[in-house]
Amino acid sequence: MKELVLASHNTGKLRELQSLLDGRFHIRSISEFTQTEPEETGLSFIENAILKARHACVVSGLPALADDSGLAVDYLGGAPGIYSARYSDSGGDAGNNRKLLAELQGVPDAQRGAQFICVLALLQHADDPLPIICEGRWHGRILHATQGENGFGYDPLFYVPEQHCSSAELESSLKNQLSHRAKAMHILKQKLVL
Ligand SMILES: O=P(O)(O)OP(=O)(O)OP(=O)(O)OC[C@H]1O[C@@H](n2cnc3c(O)ncnc32)[C@H](O)[C@@H]1O
Ligand SMILES: [Mg+2]
Repeated sequence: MKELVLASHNTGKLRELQSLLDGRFHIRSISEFTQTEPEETGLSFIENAILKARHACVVSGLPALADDSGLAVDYLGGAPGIYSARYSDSGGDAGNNRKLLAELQGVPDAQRGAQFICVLALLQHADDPLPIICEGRWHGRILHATQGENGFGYDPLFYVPEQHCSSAELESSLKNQLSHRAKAMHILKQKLVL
């Protein structure tokens, strides 16, 4: 079976990516090769996803898949976007969620639309001139308080209209059918004819 390095240090993301790949690769973890995370200096999800995958190829000598994702809030002009992980000073999920709630204080539901965005980049090797890039989006809106314990990151604040709950209240199997990451992975599987 083909080996593939998952180039992420986020355990929530890794769990979902692993489940979405459902045994089609021999998955290797980036932490087997390095604890050092590359600086995400890109100005787009695509650039950052490529940069993370390339770094993983360099340290492992294997093909690598990276995920750059984030939350784009309409009222905030698409922020935090590519800076979603680094939104608050603490940079942790709880701090990021607190800051988001503060920025949207008093904003009515009609103006709280948002989307999760996921870009996957697959590189066969460090010099791969043709990375495979796939994108997925998930539309929802930002709640007024956190709800639910599942998932990670901004999930407790992301209301999923079609399910009438937050994405942190979804079973992981349902999130893995609906999410931005699921949509990007679906496209990746088609491109790889998996
Ligand atoms: O870069 P890696 O090592 O993969 O891990 P990271 O957590 O830094 O990942 P990103 O740079 O792509 O930042 C993604 C941010 O968007 C958030 N995010 C992405 N997908 C999410 C999801 O499915 N549910 C909730 N939050 C999500 C996540 O919590 C981070 O704050
Ligand atoms: Mg990151």
